[in-house]
Formats: sequence, C-alpha cells, structure tokens
Amino acid sequence: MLEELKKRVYEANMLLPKYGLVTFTWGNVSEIDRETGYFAIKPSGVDYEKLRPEDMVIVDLDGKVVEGHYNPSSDTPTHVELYKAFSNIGGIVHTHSPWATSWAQAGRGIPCYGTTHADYLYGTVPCVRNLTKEELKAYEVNTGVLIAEAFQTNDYEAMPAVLCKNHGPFTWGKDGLEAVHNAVVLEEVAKMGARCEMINPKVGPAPQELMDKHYYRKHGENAYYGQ
Ligand SMILES: O=C(CO)[C@@H](O)[C@@H](O)COP(=O)(O)O
Repeated sequence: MLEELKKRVYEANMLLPKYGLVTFTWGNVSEIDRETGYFAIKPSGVDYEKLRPEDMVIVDLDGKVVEGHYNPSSDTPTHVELYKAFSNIGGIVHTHSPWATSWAQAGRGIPCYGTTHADYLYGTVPCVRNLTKEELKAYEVNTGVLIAEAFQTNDYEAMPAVLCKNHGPFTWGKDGLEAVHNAVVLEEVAKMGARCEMINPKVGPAPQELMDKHYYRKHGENAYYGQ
C-alpha cells in the first residue's frame, strides 16, 4: 500500500543522518497522503543503516496502524495531532539535533538574529512550555496538542518549526523533504544563534524591515526568489 509514499518517506528519513540531525534512532520523518488520510512514518527504534522503504509504517489519523511489520515511531501521536491541526502541511520531522535541542532544553525560543533565519522562519522560533503531570499521561498526544495551541497565535506556514521544552524540535513542510529542509535550517539557525549570543551577549534581534525583506522575497504572493 502507498509504496511510492513509503519510498519518499524512507528517503526523507535517510537525510537525517546524512545532515547530522540524528544520533542512533533519535528522530523520525513522516509524510501524509491527504486523499486517503494515511501517512507513512519511520518505524520505532530501527537503526538507520538497517532501514528499508518497506519498513515504513502506514498509520491513519486516529493513530491506528493500517499496515506495517514494525511499531510506528513513538512520536506518531504527535505527528497525528499536527496533521489534524495544520491542514496545509504534508510532512513532519522530529529530531534531537544538538543545537536546536539545546535551546529546547534551555526552554528558550530562538530569536531572529540574521537573514539566514529570516529567509525561512518568520520571527522567533517558539518554545512551548513543559507538559503538566496530568498532560504527561498522554505525553505524545499532548505534545501535539500543545504545539497546535501555541500556533493559534502563530502562522504555522510562516513558522514551520517549534521547540518543545526539555524535549526537542519539530519541523514541517509541504512534504517530507521540505520538512527535512526546514529541520536542517533550524539546526543551523540554532547553532548560529547560540554562537551569536556567546560572541555578543547583548545582541538584539534583526531589524523588522530586514526580516520582512528576506522573508517576503521568498514567500507569499509577491515572492520573487524561490527557496
Ligand atoms: O523523543 C524521543 C526520545 O526522547 C524519540 O523521538 C526518539 O527516540 C525517536 O523514537 P522512535 O525511534 O522514532 O520511536
């Protein structure tokens, strides 16, 4: 079932070790087929070297496995919540990439300090709060619910990334590949932001006009540069 989707999701997952975004199996990519409402996701705990396209697990938007010989990623319920909340996205990535995860563990959003950030991410990358003891009973579901809540006041298309406190980043995009692209951008931006604060602890965010110039020339109706 959905063999082409599984292949795409496999290939997108294999980009995570290629770009240094995962250690061991600490990450996952999924992509949804909006017609069927099924998505393919990496199986849980399978080494990247051993991963094959046919190992991708097909899941529905109730979080039920439709097809697969492995368990789906442990983060599957979070992917489900994000697909339900963000109707225009087609792919999701979760990693524990070290720089983005360091900001997440510190509980801080990443301010926009420069044009690389502004080219892809409009404004501060938000960091969502810890889950309460009660919320932790359905940890992965509530991680997704919390992200969706945070984006009631944020544009998920202009900010395709989030940090979850004490956990790590999620990114999304029109498909799995774009979500991976955004995960790579996020990690670079997280690294540069941390170094920027180290070099100049008093640094402030990039001017709004510069941020607008860079973001809007690549996004929206009047964009004149592709990504
Ligand atoms: O969040 C975590 C671990 O803290 C998980 O994302 C990570 O280990 C990946 O788990 P899966 O192998 O996808 O089940």
